[in-house]
Amino acid sequence: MTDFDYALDLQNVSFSWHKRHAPVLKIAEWRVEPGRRIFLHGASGSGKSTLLSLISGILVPTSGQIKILGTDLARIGGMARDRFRARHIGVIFQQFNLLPYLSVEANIELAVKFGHRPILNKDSIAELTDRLGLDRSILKRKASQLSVGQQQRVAVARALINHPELIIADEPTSSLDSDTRDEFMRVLLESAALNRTTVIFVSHDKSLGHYFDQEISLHDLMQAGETKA
Ligand SMILES: Nc1ncnc2c1ncn2[C@@H]1O[C@H](COP(=O)(O)OP(=O)(O)OP(=O)(O)O)[C@@H](O)[C@H]1O
Repeated sequence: MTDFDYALDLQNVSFSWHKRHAPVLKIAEWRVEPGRRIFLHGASGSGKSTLLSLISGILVPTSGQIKILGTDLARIGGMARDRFRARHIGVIFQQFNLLPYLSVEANIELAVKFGHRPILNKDSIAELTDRLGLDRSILKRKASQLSVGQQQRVAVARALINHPELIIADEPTSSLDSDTRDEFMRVLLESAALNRTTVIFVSHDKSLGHYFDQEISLHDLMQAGETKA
């Protein structure tokens, strides 16, 4: 990976779902320094998930440039983008997306396998789950047998196991009550801080904003874009 000053660097980005439709996203410039923790909020349908898909290279912009950790994801092929995501980006979704029929350990090992970081072994999985407050006996249980609170910790473990430089979280707290939600935020952000991981966290719940270095609405991000463009 090349050296980079910004974990995220978006320049003149626009994205439309269909060629003849108006863009759902237009951002003239958005730069995020490594290690920053950003809280992004916005109305339903405003394009937050679309933006996260662009940042993680699941989508590529219709025009403009997105550099993630110094790499322009549109310039590398689809398979290379998948590899890049597995190695450098930890993704946590609302539903946690664990494979229900696999054990907790196998769910995490899958992320290790796709990340191609052979230095990691079962000890590092156990150490990480310890740190996240999960009993080691849970590693052998099927993901489908876990409580929601346990699933969220496993999802954090899976996102962190490859020591990603960037974490992207899309409404990960929406199914949690307020106690487990605060615990989730603590576990996620403390673990991210250990590796100076950049965090981009999307939620409707503005009360979470105080956990972050910066709060920004997608609307403001796009307005700033308009005045700069
Ligand atoms: N696969 C798709 N094909 C076409 N249009 C889509 C697709 N996915 C999303 N959209 C549209 O793009 C716009 C932005 O959707 P997106 O899911 O990014 O919003 P959001 O801010 O994440 O919403 P929410 O907070 O409700 O999850 C919406 O108008 C949506 O209908």
